[in-house]
This record gives sequence, structure tokens and C-alpha cells, in this order.
Amino acid sequence: MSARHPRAARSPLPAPVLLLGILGAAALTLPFVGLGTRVAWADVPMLLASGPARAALGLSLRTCVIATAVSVLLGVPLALLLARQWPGVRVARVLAVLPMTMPPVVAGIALLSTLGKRGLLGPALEAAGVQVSFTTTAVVIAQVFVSMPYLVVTLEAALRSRDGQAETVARTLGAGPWTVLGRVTLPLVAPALARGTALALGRSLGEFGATIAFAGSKEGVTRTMPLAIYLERENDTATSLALAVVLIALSLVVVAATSIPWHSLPLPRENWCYPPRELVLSPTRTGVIPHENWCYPPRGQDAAGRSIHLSFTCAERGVGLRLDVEAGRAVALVGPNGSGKSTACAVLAGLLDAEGGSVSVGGRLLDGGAPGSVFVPAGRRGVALLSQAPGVFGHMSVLDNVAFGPRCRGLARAAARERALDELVAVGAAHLAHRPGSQLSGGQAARVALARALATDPAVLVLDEPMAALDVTARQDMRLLVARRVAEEGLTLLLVTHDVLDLTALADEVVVLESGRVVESGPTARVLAAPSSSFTAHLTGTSVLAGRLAGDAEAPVLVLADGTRVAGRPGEPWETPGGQGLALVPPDAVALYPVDGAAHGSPRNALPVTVTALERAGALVQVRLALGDGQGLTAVVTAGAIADLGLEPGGAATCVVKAVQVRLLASRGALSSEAAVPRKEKS
Ligand SMILES: Nc1ncnc2c1ncn2[C@@H]1O[C@H](COP(=O)(O)OP(=O)(O)OP(=O)(O)O)[C@@H](O)[C@H]1O
Repeated sequence: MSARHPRAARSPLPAPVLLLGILGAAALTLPFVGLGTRVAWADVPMLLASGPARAALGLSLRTCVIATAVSVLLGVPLALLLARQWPGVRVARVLAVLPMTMPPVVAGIALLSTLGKRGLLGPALEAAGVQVSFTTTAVVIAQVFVSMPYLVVTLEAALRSRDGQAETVARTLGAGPWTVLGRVTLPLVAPALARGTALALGRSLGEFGATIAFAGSKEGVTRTMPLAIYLERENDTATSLALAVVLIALSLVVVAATSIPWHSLPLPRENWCYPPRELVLSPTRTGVIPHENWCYPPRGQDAAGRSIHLSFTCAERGVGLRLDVEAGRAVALVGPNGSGKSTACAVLAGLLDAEGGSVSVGGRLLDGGAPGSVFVPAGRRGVALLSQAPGVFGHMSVLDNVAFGPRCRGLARAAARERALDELVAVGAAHLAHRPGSQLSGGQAARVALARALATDPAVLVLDEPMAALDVTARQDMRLLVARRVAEEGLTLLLVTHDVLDLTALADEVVVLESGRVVESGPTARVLAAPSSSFTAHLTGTSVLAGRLAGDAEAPVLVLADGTRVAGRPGEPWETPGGQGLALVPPDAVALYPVDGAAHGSPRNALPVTVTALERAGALVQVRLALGDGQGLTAVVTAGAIADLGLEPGGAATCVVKAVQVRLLASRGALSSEAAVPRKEKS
């Protein structure tokens, strides 16, 4: 065991594989050794000083630099184009790599057939007084033709496999297309761009076949190093070998440069200081918010400018809803996966252009409103969106992340950084200001993302489960932080969550979505205390039983599949007996007795059950029960009661439920149709 160099244990390679690998390495390196033995090393400087050698070296360097610059200029846009989805893109991708795979001399002939005197464009070029073939320009064109695909392929692969979240975030922060491209997309794929550029440069340096066919071999004009090496080989082997050494050295430098992990090189030490050198903490940056700012609306802010109206149809996703939120209120969207919560957030934030209805914030129309339909893009709506992935830009410092939005809004760099620091102080993350965005924990990243969103001065904050990936403690901290910052800024909040604690801590009202429709809504306390949809019932731990409604409004009953009758009180609205219905049974309404121990009193529901599981829930125990038809109920009892009753999985018991605590409802189909908006709001 080596304590000094701990390494992950790997499975050893089979001996034949190892041998073949070594053979492969030898096949690649031996020719260099062979070449090295033939070179007259002492004479190399003198040989390179000769006229033909200097001419070839100078020409190669000049043409390669120009060809690489052209490859970057044309190749980057081409890679961006090929990384998108459009009809025929697959064919275009194949065509883009073709010059890589065709023999270079064929590439030269193809260029000659196009740009040569008798080529496709030759006569037109000649008429314009432009001679291309057999000139230095032809050398550059040949190099671009064979080398640009290396850059395009490398960059396009990186672009296609990148996570688009960072760019989406940039849009919501107000970045236009050029800013997104220059400050987010290209920095994200910078390593691939560097690798592709180096490969293109290396390929240009070594280009021979296309050059000789299209440009010929005229000393000082078209005779690049590979051509010179080839031609000098017979007459002056020593010069040829000296040139070969230079070519190999150049390639080595280019390839080595791409292997250096530039991004992980340590930053200059002064960049890590806090507070940043140019920013000094002022008394207003203590993180303590003056108490008067806790009122709503905060001083100087217009309350009415923060209401939300959202009504839209998105037929492609089967979502259509209408939602109005008063300024300064907090509304939570809950519902099963795929019910349309994120779609609603995206429509409000301007990431999705819905088909019908209209979206407005504070009465300002942002989307729809036919016939004069408008669409205000994301980032220009006064709507800040935080989603599950914080999307902190890894290639920027935390401070620059938060300054990004203000910069997009036209603030000067220094002012934007000042603003960013204020926001970081307000979320308790100022000490992270100069950390790279890639070096944050989940909780830190969530704080930074919140600061960054609030630095855009939004009227509305949309939280699409930004706390979902956090652990319990970080989640609790973040919840408190969001509540405090929303109150301080007087924001209107739209929140998506699956966590009851988020609802109780943050939401004034809850709107429940199922299959893209609103099925329940109301004040948080009421929805949680008396859920009327199966989703909220499950969310609050209430058991939901399905069956057929019977009895009348005075004495309604749900008849289960095995004939068990569950008495309850009518939910709203009461449906005609005979329809499908639900019984919502809260866990605290369920009492457990031994099988024959429930005869005392006059319980309306004494149901035989089987214990299926026991789960600890704090100091109590959650007892999962199965009714005769297999449907589940949950009871919560003390650990002592488990022992007293001798409850264990597989054991039988009697479950007593007071009818007054059981709510009987018509099943959701009937309930939801009332709340849903028409799918087609406008043609
Ligand atoms: N990019 C997309 N393209 C097409 N359909 C989509 C896309 N994203 C989601 N959908 C569909 O839209 C519907 C609503 O999805 P949405 O993501 O809004 O649900 P959600 O309630 O946010 O779900 P979750 O809780 O899983 O995040 C689903 O049927 C889903 O399959």
C-alpha cells in the first residue's frame, strides 16, 4: 500500500492488450527516433539559414496563420449552424467532414476544377482580374479546405453535447444573441475551440497534396515546407531533414498547447481577495436590510406593476391554464410530473411562445393579445426565473455571474459589480465573490443564482423547483432566504414545488395542475387542510380511496371494489350517486384497534385492514395499511401503540375512521372541467 500516492484501484489489463498497446506506441514514435538519427543536428541552424529553407519556412508560417484565421472565422459559424436542428442538417454534417477523408491530391483537383483558369468560377474570376490557382492565395485556400473540417467537427461535437441551461439562464438575465454567443456559448466550448484550432493549424502545416495540385511548387510563392522537404529530399537530404525537424517541432508545440489545462491554472492571487480591490464595503452593504423595507410595497416601488396575468394554451404539450396573481402575492403551482408547471413558468418568463391567451405583468402586455400580437423576449419582462439547475456560469467568477444581468441592462462594469456585491451581501454569499462559478456547493450555487436573478431588478420571481436538489439543511436555509428577499423586494412570486414545507413557508395560495389543467386552487392553509384533488391529498399525506359513490347528500358512501362501504361527508360539489368518486382520509382521522377491539362506541367506519409497512416519522410511526380490495390507508401512531397493539407487517387490525373526517368527492374528471380554460382561446 502506498500512502504517498493514493490511487483508485483499477482492474489490470490483460497481458496481450498491454503488449499490443506498447507496440502501437512504438509504431507511432519509432519513425521520429529514426528521423532523429539521420539529422545532422549541429548543422541544423546553418541549413535552415539557406535561402530556399527560409523561404519555405516563412511561407508556411504566413499561409498557415492566415488559413487558420480564415478557418476560425468561417468554421465557428459553420459549427454553430451544424450544431442546430434543421432539415438536412445530417447531410450537411457529412459534407462538412468530407474534405477530411478525401485524398488531399483529390481535394487539390477539386479546387482546381472550381477556381482554376478552366474551372467553374475561373472565367468569372479572370474577367474580374483575379488569378487564384498557382498563387500564394491558392496555398491558403488549399490549407483552409483540408484543415477547416477539423475545427468544425471538434467544435460542433462540443456544441451539440453542451448543456444549454447556461444559455437559457443568460437569456432570462437579459442577454441578447451576441452576448449569449460571446460571453456564454463560446467560453463554454473554448477548450474544444482551442483544440479544433490547433488541429486545423497542424493540418495546414502538414498540407501537401492539395497544395501541389492546386498551387504548384514555386519557391517563395507556393512552395511550403512539406513541398520543400519533398523536393529537397533527393538533392539535399540534410536540408530536407532539418526542415522536417522544424515542422515536427511546430506540430509538437501546437498539439502540446492544446493539452495544457489552461482553465485549471491558478488565478493570480490578488483576484481571490475579499472584498474585491475596487469595491469597498459601505455601511449599506452590511447585509442588514432596514426594517422599513420589509413592508410591501417597498418604498419607491409601484405595487401595481407586479401583478401577473397568465392565460395560454400550448397544444403541443397539452397545457392550457389561466392564472391571475395579485401584486406581492405568492402562488405555488403543484401537480404531478408532466402536469404543466414548468411550461407555465417558461411561458411567463418568455422562454416559450404560447399559442393563445395573453401574458402580462403589472398590466404590461408581454405575449399574445391578438390581433396586435406582441412577444417580449425573456430577460426584458421583469421576470426572473430560477430553475432546478442553478446554471451558475462556471467560466466566470461569482461576482461576474451576478453582475451579468446588470451588464446586459447596460450598466457600466464597475457599477454592475457594485450592484452584484450588494446582492451577494444580501444573500450572505459575499465571501464567495471571487470564487470561480464552477467551484460552488449546491447550496452556495443556489444562493448565487438567487442573487444573480434579483440583480436584474425583477417585478416577478419565478421559482421552478430551485431547491429540489438541495439537502434538507441547505433547502431550509434557501427557503428562509427566498422568503426574506421576496419580502424585502416586495416581489410577486410564482413557485413550483413538490414540498409541503415550501408551500407553508412561501405560498399564500396554491394552484394544483393535473394533465395541463387547474384542478384545485385556494389559500394554502385551506388547500392543505382540506384537499379536494387526489394530488394535494397525497401531498399532505392524506389517503385517497377510489370507488363508486352511493347514498345521498345526507349520508354519502363510497363503495370499494370488494363491496366495503366507507361513509363520509359530502365534498363540493356532490355528484349523483353511481358515479366514480374518491374518499380522502387524513392520517390523523385513522385509529387502529386489534381485530376484534373496535366494537366499543359506534364508529361509522370500522374497516378490516392488513399492516403492510411501518415507517418511522420523527417520534411517531407511520403505519401503512391495505384494505380488502388492496387500496392503501395510512395511520400515524406512537411507538408505544405499535407495541401495545402488536402491529407488524402482515398482521391484521381494524381501522376506525370517523365519517365526519372523510371527504367524499366526485372523481377528478368532473371537478377539473370546471376550472380548466378552453384549450383554444384564439385561432
Ligand atoms: N421541450 C418539450 N417539448 C415538447 N413537450 C414537452 C417539452 N417539455 C415538456 N413537454 C411536455 O409538456 C408537458 C408538461 O411538461 P412540464 O415540464 O411543463 O411538466 P411539469 O409539471 O413541470 O413536470 P415536472 O414536475 O416533471 O417538472 C408534458 O407532457 C411534457 O411531456
